[in-house]
Amino acid sequence: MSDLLIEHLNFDYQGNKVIDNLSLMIEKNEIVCLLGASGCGKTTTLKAIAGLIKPSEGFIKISNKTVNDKNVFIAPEVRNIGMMFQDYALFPHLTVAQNIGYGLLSRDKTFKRDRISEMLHLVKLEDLGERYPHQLSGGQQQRVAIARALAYKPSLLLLDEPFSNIDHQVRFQLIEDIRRIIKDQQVSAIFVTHSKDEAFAFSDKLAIMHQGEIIQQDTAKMLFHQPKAKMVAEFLGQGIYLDAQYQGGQCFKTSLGDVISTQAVDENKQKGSLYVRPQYLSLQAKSTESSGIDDVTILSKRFMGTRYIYRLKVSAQEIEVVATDDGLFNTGDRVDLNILPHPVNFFIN
Ligand SMILES: Nc1ncnc2c1ncn2[C@@H]1O[C@H](COP(=O)(O)OP(=O)(O)OP(=O)(O)O)[C@@H](O)[C@H]1O
Repeated sequence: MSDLLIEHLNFDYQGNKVIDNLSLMIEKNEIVCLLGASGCGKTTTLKAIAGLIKPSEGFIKISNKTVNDKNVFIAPEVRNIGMMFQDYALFPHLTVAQNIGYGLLSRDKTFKRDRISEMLHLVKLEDLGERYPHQLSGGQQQRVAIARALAYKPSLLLLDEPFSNIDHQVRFQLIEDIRRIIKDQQVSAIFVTHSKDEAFAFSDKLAIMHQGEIIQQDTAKMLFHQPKAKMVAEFLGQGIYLDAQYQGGQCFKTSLGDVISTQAVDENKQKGSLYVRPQYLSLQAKSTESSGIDDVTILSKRFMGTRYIYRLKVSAQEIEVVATDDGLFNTGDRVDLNILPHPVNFFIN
């Protein structure tokens, strides 16, 4: 069963299309990340879900309740949505406990007291209930924000760049903690970020967004192994394109030699290009009998303590490849590049 269903959503700002026939589904207790370049429409999508803007067209259902359709527009305050943003947005004149209890104003005193203490325990801030927001660290403020967003048991949680103001050193611990808290409370969540690392650490699935559309929604592993579009493959990490011809079985012929796929291939796709990621490239000393016909040159080399990073030029493309030892390679060297068997990404041109 889905906790959020969006179909054919459209929205424009003064004639400028920002959401373009967007569809998205979030299963019960699932955390989905909207990932995409700046300006692709992520925040606008969250605003449409929250009811802060009115879409020109589209269907939105939250936990079995239609909140947007042709003749339906449910007001934001009755959509039962919790929200958390990058700037914490805590009330500065209220204590931590009062901030957490803010959405429970209509509930009786005992319920409110118990729920605040339950939430303080959940976010491990039991001793800080009487402090004011300015007396907390950024990470502690975000814990209060999540406690406040969850206190009234929302059907859906919206998180817009909640970790971007948090120091890098503590960010991933906080991501792990907040993910645990959300899972513990069995709430579905939709999370917006620019950062792939945050998206991988925090969410169950990623929805890759481009120019107001969801291009593909799946687990990070599936998106890596079976991207439906070049844009998805490129967005998830660097690689080089090689012209390729399908040879039968699991084999493709490229200008750097034959490439073997470790996953099933579509035999109907014959000619196109492979997108090869750096972890599948291995550097070799130039051999006179090398089968590769593409020219590969080392542009630069960086020592990183435990590894070396070589920046390579492969015909007209550039890519960085990691090697664990110094090898014999120096800037300007021409080398061979072997492609290890891997789950290939093959696109018809
Ligand atoms: N109030 C507004 N009036 C007009 N255009 C707007 C308004 N808000 C956003 N836009 C435009 O809509 C597009 C989508 O904006 P949105 O904030 O949804 O993108 P985003 O993917 O969240 O970007 P970022 O990652 O930079 O926050 C952008 O081109 C933006 O300039």
